[in-house]
Amino acid sequence: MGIQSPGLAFRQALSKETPLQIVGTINANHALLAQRAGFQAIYLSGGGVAAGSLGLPDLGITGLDDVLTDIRRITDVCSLPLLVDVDSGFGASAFNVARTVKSVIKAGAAGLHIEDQVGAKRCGHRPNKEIVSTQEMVDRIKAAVDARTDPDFVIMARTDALAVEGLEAAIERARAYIEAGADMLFPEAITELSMYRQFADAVEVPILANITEFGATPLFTTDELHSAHVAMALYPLSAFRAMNRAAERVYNVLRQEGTQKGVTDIMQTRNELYESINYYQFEEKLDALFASKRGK
Ligand SMILES: C[C@](O)(C(=O)O)[C@H](CC(=O)O)C(=O)O
Ligand SMILES: [Mg+2]
Repeated sequence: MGIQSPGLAFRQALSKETPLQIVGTINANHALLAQRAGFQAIYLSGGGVAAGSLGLPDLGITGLDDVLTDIRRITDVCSLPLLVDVDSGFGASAFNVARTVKSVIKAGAAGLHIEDQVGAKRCGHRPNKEIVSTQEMVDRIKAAVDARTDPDFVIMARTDALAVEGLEAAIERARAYIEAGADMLFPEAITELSMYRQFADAVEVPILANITEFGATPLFTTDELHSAHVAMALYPLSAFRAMNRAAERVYNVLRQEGTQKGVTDIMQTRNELYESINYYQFEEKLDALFASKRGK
């Protein structure tokens, strides 16, 4: 950990931008691209680890180690504070949640969100979600807060209750989760802008809006979210979806036309890639360090 903890960096970013745009970075390369684009905080999506790293659906199949590997790769090269999706905590007991929190902090993340779905979870924007009792989720949060080795590390409670129990019940749950010690709230699969305001009025903590494409939530703009008292705007898989479409196009064109000439315009150039991963700086260092070996 540097002079300032990632958790503190996340909280500082939050105080500088409203809503704070948090962008999903599927891997270390994308984290560097997001940093270049000027984002102040980044995100590791659970659905992204499942689909991107493992080629699996977002159904609670991934494990803690899968997520830790991706966190470490990102935090090793990118200094932006990273918010991590830990699904329902990777295990039913308080000890499982504690282990998840400690490991995620150690891997260099700034915060996590933990949700009230059952272990065999679903994507928040799919039908037939099942949630645990309020008490069980409160226990998860207490275990997470208690396990925190850095007081600035962010514990965010996500509730999937809106789609299952309705708005009033979801707000009641939100109150209980914040009472249990959660620092921030992620009301999932929100369908109307005004609902964010209702959550924000009910709990005095920062609210996150998940602006994910092709789901239950309209693509509200940052201005709209600002007017609804939203503190954070999350774009978990936007670049991932675009990247997949581009890859698909390149594969199809190569296969059909026998050449990539028709799609080089959608490719990042060699120079651009090298700029984004600091290739030239590494090369300069290499030249300086090993000059003697080449007789310079
Ligand atoms: C935020 C989310 O939990 C994720 O894993 O990125 C997903 C995003 C998505 O599937 O679009 C979710 O909202 O459940
Ligand atoms: Mg998820």
